[in-house]
Amino acid sequence: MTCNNAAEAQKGAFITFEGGEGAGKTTHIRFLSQTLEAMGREVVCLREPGGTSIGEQLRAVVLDPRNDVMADECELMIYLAARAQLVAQIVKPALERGAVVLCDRFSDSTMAYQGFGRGLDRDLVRRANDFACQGIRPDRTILLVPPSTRAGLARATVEGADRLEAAGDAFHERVNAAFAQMAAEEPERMRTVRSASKKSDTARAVFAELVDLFPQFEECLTSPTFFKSLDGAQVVQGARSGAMEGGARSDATEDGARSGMMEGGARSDVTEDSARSDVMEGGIRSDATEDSALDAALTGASAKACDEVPPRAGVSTCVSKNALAKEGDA
Ligand SMILES: Nc1ncnc2c1ncn2[C@@H]1O[C@H](COP(=O)(O)OP(=O)(O)O)[C@@H](O)[C@H]1O
Ligand SMILES: Cc1cn([C@H]2C[C@H](O)[C@@H](COP(=O)(O)OP(=O)(O)O)O2)c(=O)[nH]c1=O
Repeated sequence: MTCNNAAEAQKGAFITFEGGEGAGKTTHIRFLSQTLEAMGREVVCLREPGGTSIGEQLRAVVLDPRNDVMADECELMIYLAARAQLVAQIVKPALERGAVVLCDRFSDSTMAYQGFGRGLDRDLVRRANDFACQGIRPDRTILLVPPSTRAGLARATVEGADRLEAAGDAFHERVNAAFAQMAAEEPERMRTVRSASKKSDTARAVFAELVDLFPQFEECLTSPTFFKSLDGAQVVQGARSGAMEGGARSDATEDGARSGMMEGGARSDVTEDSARSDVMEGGIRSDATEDSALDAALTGASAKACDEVPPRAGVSTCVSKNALAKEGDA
């Protein structure tokens, strides 16, 4: 299999992943980012809320189960504040550089969770979202749909629930129904992919929804083996979710543990590990092994995409080498 590694001027692309709890967003963002990097693209992986130092601090507050008195209006403002910072500090500059920005949740989550889930005025949510996004809109949004709301929640809460995960089945049913409605209203941008089947099938469907933006994916899609190794990549929830506090996940810990999105969206293997331990709150993590296993499996899959791996030096990665979006780079 061949692929085009030419270092030509690239147009930036902003791809967001949306969906209810445990839909598989983290898994598929990681696979996609490694593939794009192997093809020579600069990739910046982000998650919301978070991705900047300010955003990660806001995340810790909004997801902390101890903040159970938080008003819905306050919750909305925190998500929007984190987004405004992320867009200004990381997303805009990265797109201007020509990077592919992959974001785990964005404005659709605010409409689904705070608009439909909490029942806040949806027109106000839309306008406030537009303000926070500063004119930036996703080029494509992948809506990942878990087998059922309950199954997704079960996947996501193996180690306990953060404040949003603990909002109840009815809340999460509303959220998932909202995502489906929003995808139906905007089918060109928002593409629905079910994550009920094998991860390889889900990944293939994700790539199929992006092939018009990344024509190189045509070769992945016609390969009988490209996606297969993903099925061997197990995400060990316990290893990823970090320290527990009385059955509830510490979101600060979970932040560092799961996404590996460093402050400013940048990370390296070394800083990532220290970042993970920095955010620990009384727990010992063992996700390094699990993450390496996942990375190895995914890298194997990505490597098959291109005869000319590894990617050219200097190409950043959200998984291990992203040296781009350090604090203040904007
Ligand atoms: N088809 C699938 N695609 C992605 N993840 C899946 C799939 N089937 C099962 N899973 C599992 O679902 C769990 C949640 O995945 P994750 O990527 O963390 O979701 P999210 O980031 O949306 O919460 C993981 O344990 C993952 O292994
Ligand atoms: C971005 C965003 C997230 N959320 C919620 C969804 C999640 O429950 C939580 C983010 O936590 P996270 O653990 O990242 O969830 P997931 O792994 O399922 O993506 O915040 C909102 O309610 N509004 C928003 O605007």
